[in-house]
Amino acid sequence: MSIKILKPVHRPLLGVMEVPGDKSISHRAIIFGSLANGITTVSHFLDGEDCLRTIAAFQAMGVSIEVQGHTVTIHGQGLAGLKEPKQPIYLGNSGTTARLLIGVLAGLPYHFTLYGDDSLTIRPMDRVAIPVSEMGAIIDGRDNGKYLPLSIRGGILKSISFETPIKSAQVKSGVLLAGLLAEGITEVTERTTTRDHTENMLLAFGGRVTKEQDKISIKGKQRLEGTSIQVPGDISSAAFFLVAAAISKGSNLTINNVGLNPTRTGIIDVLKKMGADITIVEEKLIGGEPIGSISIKSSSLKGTVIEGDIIPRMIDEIPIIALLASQAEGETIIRDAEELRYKETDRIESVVKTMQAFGVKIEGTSDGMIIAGESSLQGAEVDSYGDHRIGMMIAVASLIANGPVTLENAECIAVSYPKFFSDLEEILKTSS
Ligand SMILES: O=C(O)C1=C[C@@H](OP(=O)(O)O)[C@@H](O)[C@H](O)C1
Ligand SMILES: C=C(OP(=O)(O)O)C(=O)O
Repeated sequence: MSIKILKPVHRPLLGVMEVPGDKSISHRAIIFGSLANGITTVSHFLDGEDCLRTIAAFQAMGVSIEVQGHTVTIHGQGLAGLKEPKQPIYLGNSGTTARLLIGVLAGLPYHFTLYGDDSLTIRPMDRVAIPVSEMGAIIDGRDNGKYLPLSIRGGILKSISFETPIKSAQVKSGVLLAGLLAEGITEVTERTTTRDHTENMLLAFGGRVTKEQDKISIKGKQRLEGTSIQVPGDISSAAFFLVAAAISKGSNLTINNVGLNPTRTGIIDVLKKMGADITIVEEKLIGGEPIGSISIKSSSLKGTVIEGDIIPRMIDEIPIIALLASQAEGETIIRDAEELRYKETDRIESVVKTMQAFGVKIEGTSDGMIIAGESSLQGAEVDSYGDHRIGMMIAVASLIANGPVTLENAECIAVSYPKFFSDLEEILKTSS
């Protein structure tokens, strides 16, 4: 366990930076590159622990994957290149690896065992296991197949028409991936739009997927061709710096090469609604993904209500938005975010406990939280609870706290942002 003592700096964030590659897109690049025929090159790949787990999973199935810094080369041989792994596959902390992999493995004629760390072991897997079992896979696991460890006997799948009851891109993607390996046309209907990187990337690999209103259709048994993928910077990682700049007086920060996919930009909408001084410049479209720069200056902020369809567009940003809200004028209410309870931690509980330790008046509700604004943050001894997003939120809070902050379990930040502390130090140097 690593403990970090974080001293308040009370300094502006100044200058220009980039953030590491998008986690969701990095996972999918490995998955599609492994299913495709021919070589796939992935640049600006996120070398976070979660994405490395996805690489290891496909390597365990015999796919040749080379990692050189942030460039990954996958020697895809189509489905024929995937073999039965000799050992159980370890998924670490990664919900995305687990849920997407269940969809793929369901369509392969082998037996698999999946397991994860303590956090992943208590996150629900039946949300994907149930629909892909309906398609023909045989899946069992702890507590009647709800949780890891999971055993999967994959094979011939039939298509399905599935309306997802959960606002989850992982569920949608898991079923679409099973649909890619199935006979016939699989349809997934989602009432609330979630991130669409699976759909975009399928097109980039030469596949076909269509969307009509809220129904996504995919034809099974398509042949995918290897390609080059340039991963945009992760807006979910950028969010920590955007909020740090918004709440640190005198800041003027630009983040270049960030993914601006509209299914992910809820954080920008929230910042704008709260009065942040923020400018977005969209520059290019790569692999169906818009990329651009975000500039932000500190400004006065006001509380707001965040609810409804915006929630999946910023689900991973809610911990850092809670901190933002604590610095705004007036109350902020977050609703419709019950999915927070199924993340690396129950993020309603972990955000509330953490903010309370800093002296913020905050109350958890069944599907969100109510945060009082204009809070001055006191120094505190806090724990990430092994949740990377809570760990980074604590680090940002420490910048403006009135005393030192002790962060326990800081190492989990490497799940999505291994260089977080050095990037933060670098951007603070300019103002020292
Ligand atoms: O599909 C993805 O890459 C992700 C979807 C989201 O999860 P849910 O689909 O469970 O909401 C998000 O929280 C996670 O970090 C990444
Ligand atoms: C919820 C997250 O990831 P995952 O579901 O892949 O563990 C996250 O990165 O905040």
